[in-house]
Amino acid sequence: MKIGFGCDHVSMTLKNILISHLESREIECIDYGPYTSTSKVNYPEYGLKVAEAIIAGECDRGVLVCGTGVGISLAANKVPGIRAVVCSEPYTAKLSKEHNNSNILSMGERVVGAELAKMILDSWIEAEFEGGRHQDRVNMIADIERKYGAI
Ligand SMILES: O=C(CO)[C@H](O)[C@H](O)[C@H](O)COP(=O)(O)O
Repeated sequence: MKIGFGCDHVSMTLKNILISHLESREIECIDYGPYTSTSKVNYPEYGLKVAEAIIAGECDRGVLVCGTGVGISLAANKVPGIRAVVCSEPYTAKLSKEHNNSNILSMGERVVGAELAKMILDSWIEAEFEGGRHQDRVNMIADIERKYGAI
């Protein structure tokens, strides 16, 4: 499994901790930036980079971090086919994969501590989409994208 990472200028510390955590589990990570937190960046740019990398098949899933996890996930969710979820605890992260087939996990560096963030990430990485009735509902989300000409 290959995981793409993105963040903004307030959340590089957590992004780097999460990359190291997955790499210690021998999971391949691609960092889409930013690579320095010395100047301010705009979170939509990095949400978009990771979202497009998933759609292009460069990575299987994405992890985004900003101050709250909200802005960067909102940006990623504008890309058709992306289902980005903001999570602050492991239960929602797990269910978001099992039931909603989330393909981006987003967290807030100003919201969750590093150890909790690692637990949230692990529960999401280990979860698998259950398909069946859940696939029907995920298809309905794609129908909404189709209705508004996004796909
Ligand atoms: O959480 C975020 C967006 O939902 C962002 O990380 C920050 O809150 C915000 O954009 C930080 O920007 P600032 O110019 O450093 O205040």
